[in-house]
Amino acid sequence: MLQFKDIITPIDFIVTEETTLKDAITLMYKKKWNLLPVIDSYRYPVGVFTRSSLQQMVTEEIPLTTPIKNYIKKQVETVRIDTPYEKVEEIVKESKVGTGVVIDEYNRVVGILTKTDMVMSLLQTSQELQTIKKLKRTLETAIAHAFDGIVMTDEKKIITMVSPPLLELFNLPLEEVLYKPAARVLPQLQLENVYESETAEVSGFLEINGIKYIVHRIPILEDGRVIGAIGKVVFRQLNEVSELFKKLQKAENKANFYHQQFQMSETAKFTWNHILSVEPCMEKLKKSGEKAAKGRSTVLIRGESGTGKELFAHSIHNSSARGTGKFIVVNCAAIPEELLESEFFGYDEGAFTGARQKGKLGKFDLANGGTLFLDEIGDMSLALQAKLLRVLQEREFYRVGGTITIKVDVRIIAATNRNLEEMVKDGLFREDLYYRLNVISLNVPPLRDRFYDIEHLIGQFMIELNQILGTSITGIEDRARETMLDYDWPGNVRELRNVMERAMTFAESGKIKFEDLPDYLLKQVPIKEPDLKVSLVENAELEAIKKALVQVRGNKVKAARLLGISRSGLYEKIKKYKLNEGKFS
Ligand SMILES: Nc1ncnc2c1ncn2[C@@H]1O[C@H](COP(=O)(O)OP(=O)(O)OP(=O)(O)O)[C@@H](O)[C@H]1O
Repeated sequence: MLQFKDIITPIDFIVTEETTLKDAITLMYKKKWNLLPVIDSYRYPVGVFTRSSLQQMVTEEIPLTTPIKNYIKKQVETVRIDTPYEKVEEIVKESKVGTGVVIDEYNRVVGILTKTDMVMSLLQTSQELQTIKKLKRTLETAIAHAFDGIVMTDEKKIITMVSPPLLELFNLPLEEVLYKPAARVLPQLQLENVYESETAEVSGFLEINGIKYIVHRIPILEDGRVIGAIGKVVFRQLNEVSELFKKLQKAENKANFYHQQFQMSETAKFTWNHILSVEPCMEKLKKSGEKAAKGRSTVLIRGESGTGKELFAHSIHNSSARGTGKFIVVNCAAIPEELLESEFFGYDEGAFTGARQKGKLGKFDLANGGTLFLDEIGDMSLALQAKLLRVLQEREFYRVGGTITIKVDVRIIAATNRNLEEMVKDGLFREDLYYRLNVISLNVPPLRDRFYDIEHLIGQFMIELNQILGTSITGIEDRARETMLDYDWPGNVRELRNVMERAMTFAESGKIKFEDLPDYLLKQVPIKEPDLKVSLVENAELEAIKKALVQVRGNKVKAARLLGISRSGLYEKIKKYKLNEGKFS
């Protein structure tokens, strides 16, 4: 910081009342000063000898050897040496005289201050400022392009700079972070630690949205005092530094997964909390499922492939009274026809001749006291349908080749993506079994009809997959997001999860880009509607949207179809016009 004493012109000569006109002229000429401060024997100021004093003496043809005492101006404009710089700037600006006499704290003359001194100092300051500005720009550019997240705070622990990757990691907009207290907006970094410890430190592993990171906290010291701190958040490298580490992590995750699968193959893994959703229709369905779980009735879960039917079956079992019992899954489509019967009912020792003599328990035996989940029930043969119906009615069965009846207490949950009614009509599914199964029916809607779920699932899968894949994906770019929102998702949630896994593996930056999505999805890119800016047009548009929503009772998918616009287009407009959707349903 510039000080007043640095800019004054010090005095290295003495001019008193006895100084002669000749010496005064010589000094003024040599120093190129307009004014000479005149002092007494204590160096106190007694006046100033100015150019006009000089001019007067010359005009009056005063001899050169005459002392200047009678021509001195007694009025002296003085400035104290310890005046703050900004104050001096003010004084100089307002003063009518060109030069001031500078005195020390004992009133002794120590120098003069000319307007030139002031201008020169300002010039110097501005040059320094330019250099600082340049430095600041360089620093900002470096921070903006830093791979890691960087944040800087000042002596009051206020954030003065923050890098985009850090904002991305914590999903915070710049305006909510810059010039805000670090402890409030980024408490997890604990930057305040170094203000007390005054030493740099590195945190242990922290985690956000499945992304592991560590924080370097570095104090900025000046004259032994902490005047700020720098936080460096390392997250990308953690997973990328070593491919080997990543591979190992993946292998470990897979091993864990299979181990869990192995351990849990006869228990239901999922509960209602695993069914991620924000759509009211899904919440309602989950509530119905919870109610159904309390009873004993057979539950039939309908819905397209990948909509989460199995998740519902798990959750029903888990929240039922038999939740601690076994949960046995049979995929009716996956078992060869000739094995289905023995898979279901087992066989007694000696039932078959040949190698397998020992006998085998069937799924009904295994599920006794628990739940049997019959997936893809629509794929079961008519012969087996008859046998299943018997178990459902009598609660007993015969082993293959057996003659004694075995009593069981099994709850059946069945699922299918096929149109059972059509199958009944075509004679492919027994009507009596259909009614027996269809006591409580839950219809899981396809993902394309659960618009808000798509967005929700993107976010949730991102968190989960970051952990599984060891990636650090922090978001999804608008164009990619819109493409996903407009896609039809024939494979539903399963497909969405696969697309996310693929995109996150391919994404090179911290965000999923349009190009990271699979080609077949990109081909579905919606044609963007032009932005309608004219208010008249907007009014008409708003009216049309309202009408459409009323007509289809708030069903946004149908409304978008009716209006001939994309779903994300409608979604945006609902947001834009702040429409209360609840009003239409
Ligand atoms: N709401 C959801 N939240 C989280 N994950 C879901 C959800 N719905 C489905 N999934 C996931 O999608 C995948 C498919 O789900 P699930 O197997 O339950 O579907 P399904 O309807 O039984 O499919 P299929 O008819 O093909 O057997 C699973 O990995 C499941 O965990």
